Amino acid sequence: MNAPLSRRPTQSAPVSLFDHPDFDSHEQVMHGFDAATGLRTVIAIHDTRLGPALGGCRMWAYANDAEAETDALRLSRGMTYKNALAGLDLGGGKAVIIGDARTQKTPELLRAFGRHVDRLGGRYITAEDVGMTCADMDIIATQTAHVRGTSANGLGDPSPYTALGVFTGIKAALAHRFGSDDLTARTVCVQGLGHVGMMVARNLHEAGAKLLVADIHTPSVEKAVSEFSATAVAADRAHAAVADVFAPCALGAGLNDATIPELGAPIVAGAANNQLAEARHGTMLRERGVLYAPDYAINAGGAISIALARPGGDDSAARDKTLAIGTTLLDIFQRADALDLSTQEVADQIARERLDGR
Ligand SMILES: NC(=O)c1ccc[n+]([C@@H]2O[C@H](COP(=O)([O-])OP(=O)(O)OC[C@H]3O[C@@H](n4cnc5c(N)ncnc54)[C@H](O)[C@@H]3O)[C@@H](O)[C@H]2O)c1
Repeated sequence: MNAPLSRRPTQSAPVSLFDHPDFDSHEQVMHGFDAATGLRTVIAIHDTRLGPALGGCRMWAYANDAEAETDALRLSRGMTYKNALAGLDLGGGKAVIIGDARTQKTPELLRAFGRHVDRLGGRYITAEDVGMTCADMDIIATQTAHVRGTSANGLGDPSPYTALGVFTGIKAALAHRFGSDDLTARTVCVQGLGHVGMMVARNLHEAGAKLLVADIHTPSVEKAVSEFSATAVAADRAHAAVADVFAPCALGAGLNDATIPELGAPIVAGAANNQLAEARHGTMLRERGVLYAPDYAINAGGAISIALARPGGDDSAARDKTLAIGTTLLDIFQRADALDLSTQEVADQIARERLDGR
């Protein structure tokens, strides 16, 4: 038997679930434990009105149980909105496993997790997220049918679909702002050249855009400079680079009180999750005349590919739905102008309308 995961290192003051600041009428929150493997998991089902709750499982070395629960509550709610806005007949859920994926993930632990997922009877469907791989999904699939992204029924890495959605979203934003989605005379600053950002940069380069690129990982910058004739900019100043589009593809909370006044582009459209540090920053962007593509709208391609994967690798449904992100964004931009609301507020509104069956 493998060593159980360590007990929680710190104990924070207990907060009742229903009083938790991130509790948002979640339908069900399950805490799962397995004595043999030391598995500690929180599975949050936010909303199943549109269908079973699909959302990845994240394995992370949370400092304590409260941090894990907070993440599960927030991420599951985000999946409800992302799936609803993407037009998927799926609700929102998320699982977290407390532990270091590099040192504490074992097949026994994954099987124990799979049994917990199975006990939910299909109300929650799990998939890959941070700290998890396709091979892990295969192990979980030995215990439950309620898993996506396995090698038998998956399209592999979701990043190319996320990148395709972001590329499509950038073109929609250009069309709305400038009346043309032609990229040949446009400059895009891509911040973060990881799985998604590098592919977005490649797509943009192939469409004729001039690229500015930034990453804290120098070899990635060198690759983009050499392969896409990109110009490197300092990672901490990418938001201020003068361009037509700023595409954040690294970390969240990059749009905040400090960066928004310094933005060098009239459009922000990128893959990063949770780009707005706070909801009010959506309004701040609008007041400054910056067109913002809401993160969960533009980066839904990966979720779509997981949801619509077909045995045999047929990805036509996933590609079609990912390309529809452009139309969704144009609708958001137009409604935001008509109602004088932030694009984030409009995206939330459209998702809620679908959830409420309106
Ligand atoms: N992979 C997907 O399909 C997917 C789907 C939806 C959303 N997202 C979001 O998109 C973003 C990128 O995802 P990914 O899978 O490409 O991640 P990744 O870890 O492969 O890439 C992130 C890149 O950002 C760089 N980076 C980190 N901090 C930086 C900084 N301060 N300045 C500049 N660069 C920095 C890293 O060096 C890395 O190259 C994340 O926010 C992720 O949550 C990804």
